Amino acid sequence: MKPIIAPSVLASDFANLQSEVEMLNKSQADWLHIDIMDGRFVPNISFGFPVMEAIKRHAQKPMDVHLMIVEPELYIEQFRAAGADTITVHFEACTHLHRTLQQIKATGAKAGIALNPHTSVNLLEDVIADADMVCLMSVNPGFGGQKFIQNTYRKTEALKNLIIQQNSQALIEIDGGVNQQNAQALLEKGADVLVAGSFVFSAADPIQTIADLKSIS
Ligand SMILES: O=C(CO)[C@@H](O)[C@H](O)COP(=O)(O)O
Repeated sequence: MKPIIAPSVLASDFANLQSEVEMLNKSQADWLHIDIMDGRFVPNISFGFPVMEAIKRHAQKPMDVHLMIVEPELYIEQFRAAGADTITVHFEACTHLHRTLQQIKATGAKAGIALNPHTSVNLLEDVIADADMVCLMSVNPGFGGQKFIQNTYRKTEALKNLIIQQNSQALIEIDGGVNQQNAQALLEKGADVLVAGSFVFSAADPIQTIADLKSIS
């Protein structure tokens, strides 16, 4: 199975956002990964609704929105209205995760759960059936360009086993430090979606780099 490739727009040139999105339209990217950071859940602030809406006006592919924010339940409908096709909330940020997943689905978006590197996949046992996707953070969230955490291989395998055990349809997304060196092993462990930011946008030829990631199976 070919992976779903989701370049992270966080690593793009914001001064040329329209041409970056047009480049992604032309490429073999499947989704656009959109990182929302609030300066509270993570020690960084990225961008919000106006920028998301501007991306949406030019994007010809689904928007995969990763909310690194506290109290995400306050903004789900607004993110959907701004163009999100998948909305992923952090396990660590949700007091009522089951309810928040239902809230996301009620908007018509797919519902994802993100786990920080320290959060065990075993904690998903009672909620995996309600998720369309689980995003394993392979760096501590908040910044692009960080080093891939090796324990992600073990977590990917454990999550895949849980998904099989529970007959769940959830996709496994890996986010952070993904590149040509670790992509193959991640897919072998069970990953379905690869998010890549700096690896794509700092490449001399991003379109070719996306094609190279897409060709791994
Ligand atoms: O959510 C995040 C960071 O918090 C990621 O989506 C990064 O933006 C991925 O960037 P690279 O690690 O691939 O540069």
